[in-house]
Amino acid sequence: MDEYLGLSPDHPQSYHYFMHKHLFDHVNFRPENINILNGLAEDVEAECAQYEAKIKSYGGIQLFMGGLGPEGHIAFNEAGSTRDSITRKVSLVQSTIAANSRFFENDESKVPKFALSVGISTVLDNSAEVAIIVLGKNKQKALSETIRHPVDSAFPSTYLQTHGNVLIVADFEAVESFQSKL
Ligand SMILES: N[C@@H]1[C@@H](O)[C@H](O)[C@@H](COP(=O)(O)O)O[C@@H]1O
Repeated sequence: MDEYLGLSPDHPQSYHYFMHKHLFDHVNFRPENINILNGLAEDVEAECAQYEAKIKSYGGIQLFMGGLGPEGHIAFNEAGSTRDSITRKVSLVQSTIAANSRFFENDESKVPKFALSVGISTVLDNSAEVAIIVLGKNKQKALSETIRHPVDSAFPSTYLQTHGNVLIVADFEAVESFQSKL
């Protein structure tokens, strides 16, 4: 769904690397069927346009699977991402940089400040199903807002309320504070 801008595919914190290490290296997907945004693209706009077009050329995505950022981002759609946003270059907000610094030796200066990401429209308008995996106490507030907050670009994950087929997979820690009200 997204990739840090400026990280090579073999950088251990790139999403390329993550996906290969944890999934593609263990299954027999054909390489030509693996599509991840290129964080080293010279022409960023063309890279994003091609990615969006490729999704549409296949008639959409059967299953979008992602996580939830501390302030409600899905993929790297930070606060302010609009309903009609598509694959594009995005700036990461401070809370995302702080949260993701754990993967960069806890040094915020090493976290890329930009990324390429599918947009809200890319997810909502092109997927049969969306699955969001939410783990840990630090996601309690974000998960609660995702479900309860009125749909608002200030909290992009609230857009998921408008998709007809969303599955949220959460652990007890992520739902602890409000599970009795569900
Ligand atoms: N770009 C990713 C997001 O796509 C992901 O949703 C988020 C939460 O990930 P995790 O569930 O590992 O905390 O992390 C990053 O910011």
